[in-house]
Amino acid sequence: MSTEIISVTGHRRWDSRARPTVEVVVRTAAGTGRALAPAGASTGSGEAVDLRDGGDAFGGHDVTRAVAAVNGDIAAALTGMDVTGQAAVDQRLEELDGTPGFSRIGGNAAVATSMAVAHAAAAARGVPLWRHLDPAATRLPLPEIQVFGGGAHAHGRLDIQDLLVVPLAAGSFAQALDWAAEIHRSAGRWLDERGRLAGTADEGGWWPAFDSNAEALEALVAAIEGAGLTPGDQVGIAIDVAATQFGSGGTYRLAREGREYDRDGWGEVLLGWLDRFPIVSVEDPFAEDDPDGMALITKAAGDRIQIVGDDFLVTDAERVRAAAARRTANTVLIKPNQAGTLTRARAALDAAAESGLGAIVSARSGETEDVTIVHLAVGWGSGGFKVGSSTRGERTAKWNEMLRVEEELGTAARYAGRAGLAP
Ligand SMILES: C=C(OP(=O)(O)O)C(=O)O
Ligand SMILES: [Mg+2]
Repeated sequence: MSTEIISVTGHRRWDSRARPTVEVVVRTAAGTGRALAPAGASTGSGEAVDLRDGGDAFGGHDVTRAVAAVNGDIAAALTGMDVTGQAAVDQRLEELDGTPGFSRIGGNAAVATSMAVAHAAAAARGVPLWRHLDPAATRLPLPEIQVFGGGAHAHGRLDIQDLLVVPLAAGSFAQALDWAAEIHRSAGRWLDERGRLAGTADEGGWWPAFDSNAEALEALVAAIEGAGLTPGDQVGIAIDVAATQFGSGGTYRLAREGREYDRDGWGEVLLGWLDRFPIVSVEDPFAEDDPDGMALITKAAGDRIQIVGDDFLVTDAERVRAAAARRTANTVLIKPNQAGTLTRARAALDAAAESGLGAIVSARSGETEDVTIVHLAVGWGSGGFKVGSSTRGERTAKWNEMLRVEEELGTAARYAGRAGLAP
């Protein structure tokens, strides 16, 4: 049966922050694909730009223009193309848009279309997307799972944005999730007993009333121990500092702690945490405009822990190559909607592999039930997978899909564990 595109339709749906988002359905005679665009809150300035309506509806976050772009220009340009030619489809999207960041047709419209095309190709072959991407894939990535949310995901209640656990010594992805869920529960108890539980943050981690970032790290260690696990040996800590949110021009202003640091001073704070806590991964420790800061910490600690570029690298192959050359990170976070198409996201991941950098496929803070990133992490063989916590369905959608992949692989499944970490 034919894998030529018969129709591309755009639809207005909802994301986990109660904002409209774009769903795209791509139909061929051989199979149909469907995907939803996620959305970030702490975005890097180099990301593909979502097309939003402006005006008052949902604070200017409505997507009727992006949906119209799918039903109009995108459908006209892609109808008749072959869904098995992902690169050609993505190239057509780039040509149609004509801007570096998809500002005309919308990064949200572009990424949902690109992902839906991949799903349609997999459906046409009658295999799950991960198997379509790599029939020989057997590795399940090492997850980092949020326990406390802060920064832009919890109204600045904590300066740093994510505190996550990394189940290094679990025997399978299923056991990694068991551990993460126990730690999450234990952390909730810890907060509750101290009157510090303020709710749930955007990615399902607790929204805590901490007085300082170090206190949050102490609480996470206590929560790991409270779950009967050993911090460091069994479970490491990852943090996403998301420093672009509170730093620029080499100055870092921590509103919660009421302190200000220059680049070197902030570096000392971070290196002090690395000495005190079993941290195995630090994301965006310095702001996106501060490659000197990123170089400073990569030099000091990049041979023993992951230094991850998110806002700093925005899933861009050129930036990944530059980071490798300058040693400003040793790992790239891969978010397809930062790139705008799967081909561009894949190019960033390939650039990382060619330059000896690690890669972590990541969810966004605004998510849906879409599970494409699970399939990308397995089918593209990323070492890591960053995902939110067990209290929210758009996050457990990813947990449960990864469990389905692990079960389908059966005895062939290999959980990456500590080997999923760079370096
Ligand atoms: C997932 C993240 O948050 P957002 O989607 O808001 O960028 C992140 O910063 O890594
Ligand atoms: Mg980040």
